[in-house]
Amino acid sequence: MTSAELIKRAPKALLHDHLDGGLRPETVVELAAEYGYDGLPTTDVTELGQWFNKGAKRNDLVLYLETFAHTGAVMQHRDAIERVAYECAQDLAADGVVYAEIRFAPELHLEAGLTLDEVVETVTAGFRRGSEGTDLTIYGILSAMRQAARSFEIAELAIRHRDKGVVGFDIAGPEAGFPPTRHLDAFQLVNRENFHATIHAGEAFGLPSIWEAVQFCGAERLGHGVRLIDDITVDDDGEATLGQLATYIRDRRIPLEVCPTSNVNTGVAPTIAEHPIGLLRRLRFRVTLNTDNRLMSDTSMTNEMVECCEAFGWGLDDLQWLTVNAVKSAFAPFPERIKIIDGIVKPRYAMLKAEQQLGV
Ligand SMILES: O=c1[nH]cnc2c1ncn2[C@@H]1O[C@H](CO)[C@@H](O)[C@H]1O
Ligand SMILES: [Zn+2]
Repeated sequence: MTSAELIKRAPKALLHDHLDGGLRPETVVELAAEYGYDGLPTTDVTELGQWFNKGAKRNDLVLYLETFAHTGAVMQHRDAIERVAYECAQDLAADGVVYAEIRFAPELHLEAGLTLDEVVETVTAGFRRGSEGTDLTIYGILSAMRQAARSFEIAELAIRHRDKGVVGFDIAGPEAGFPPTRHLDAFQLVNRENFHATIHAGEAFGLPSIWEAVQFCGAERLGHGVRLIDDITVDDDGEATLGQLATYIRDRRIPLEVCPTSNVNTGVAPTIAEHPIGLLRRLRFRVTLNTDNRLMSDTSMTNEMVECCEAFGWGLDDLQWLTVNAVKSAFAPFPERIKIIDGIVKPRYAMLKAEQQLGV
């Protein structure tokens, strides 16, 4: 059994985490006071943390997304946004994360007069300050809200900030009713510019969303993607048969940014033990493990790893496999990925495995 203490020290890579879903509860309270936001349900830090988590655990993505109104409300000013980004980097580094891509939607941070470019500059500055002197490499991904109509502009914004801390483009928000092809022009721009895109698909909606994301929009990775199991049948002997889409995604090694706790919150799976990640890992899809929203889902990379080890009997080998998968699938340039895998991930897992064998 791999202990939580050992897992905490293991190197981790995180490809799917929302900046406005990862604030410290105390920061939400402090920023609300500082900027005069009086809409919080409580200003007691413990109660507020619990309130966000209760709001998340309602078995529905649209309900899950409701409480982001409060974190968005306190992230409208430069100093507030910089602080949130700084703390995000610090919290991830303290959790053993060595590589992270954190996404945010610039269009949600304009209420006090910041421009889209200023929002991006502020977040990336916070990431730089927060990761300084740590082992963490951290980048931004820009999400456009799929129910809105600014995706082309956000794709242009992301491309403008490539090589300045932004490595990709995404669409987020309610999935049902807002298919990826609604934003086809944005994805075509990203592809034309040789830039990177991931798409939230196969979370609250099924195969058509995944199919459009990959085959029409050219997504390199899938945010969640777990509804792929609708294209997989498993017989009584555990023998799996894959449909054409699942086959394609496994053959092409398309990375899945799987977020187990968030999916249990939104009702995709009743428990972690019943979550598709177990099957997807067994079938050797390119699975990565992620937090999605550390505040709302009350989680961390360490917690996701501990939960999966408990549910599926995974150990350090599995955690290393997930971590290497994630760094391989990163949007950072190839030489950087190699450096992180060979220079940090592999040697540290080797050390931890030796420690575990010795029982120290
Ligand atoms: O799991 C998710 N699925 C879809 N959208 C999400 C998820 N988590 C957060 N957001 C949405 O992304 C925005 C930018 O970060 C958040 O404000 C939230 O509305
Ligand atoms: Zn997400």
